[in-house]
Amino acid sequence: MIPWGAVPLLTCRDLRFSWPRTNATLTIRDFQVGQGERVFLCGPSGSGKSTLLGLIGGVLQPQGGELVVLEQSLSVLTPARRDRFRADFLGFIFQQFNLLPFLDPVENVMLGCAFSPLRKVRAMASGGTVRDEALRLLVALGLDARILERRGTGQLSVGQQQRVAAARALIGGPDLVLADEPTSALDAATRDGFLRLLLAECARHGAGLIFVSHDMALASQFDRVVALETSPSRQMEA
Ligand SMILES: Nc1ncnc2c1ncn2[C@@H]1O[C@H](COP(=O)(O)OP(=O)(O)OP(=O)(O)O)[C@@H](O)[C@H]1O
Repeated sequence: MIPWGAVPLLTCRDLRFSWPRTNATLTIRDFQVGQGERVFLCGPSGSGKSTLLGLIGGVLQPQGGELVVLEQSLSVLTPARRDRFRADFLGFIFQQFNLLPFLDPVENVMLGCAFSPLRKVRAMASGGTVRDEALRLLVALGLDARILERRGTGQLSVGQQQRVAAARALIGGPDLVLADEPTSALDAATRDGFLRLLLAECARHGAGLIFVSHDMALASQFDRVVALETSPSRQMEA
């Protein structure tokens, strides 16, 4: 049951995915996320957490089942429309950040709007200009002005790069943020500060959040914990 409003943000039913040349199948029988809901997704290494985020993000195509985001079935979209849908409504924070090291932090954050006029409009509604909103987010996520003036994002520490990656995912108020182990490289104090700010920014926009982590110390800060399991037959189930 979804206590977060009549229309679920995300519905996965009988979702099936196998990587080529492997006998492991990810099976998601019934997984829903409500609008604005914060879900902590955990499970053993190899249980399929990153794969599930790839499916929800439309980067991977399931071999069966139903995947609906904001009442839109992803399987009926052409690849180009799926890319557009992702750019408009989803924000990704990748494990490896995927930042462009030769751009400065503000330019990296602005990239979050580069493929979506809708996100640009939303960013301007919040910040005045896309650049101002990028700056606001970076400051809200705890980066100070001296760091922002440095040229290459590649010169930043891991924790600082993580904040830039989060700001890029959040700019333009995506409806669903997908975060793949974003705190795994951070020390405990930096991790706690980062999570507090990430949750606050998601709440500010009413964004739902699926946060993948092995760190169960963080689980209590979420509305719900979902664990993927790896059974002896290498079926991965939610
Ligand atoms: N590109 C790929 N090609 C083939 N198999 C893959 C690929 N990526 C992942 N897999 C396989 O899919 C299964 C699930 O991997 P996935 O990365 O989704 O797990 P995970 O739960 O996110 O793991 P971790 O916690 O270690 O990040 C594993 O058996 C993995 O070997």
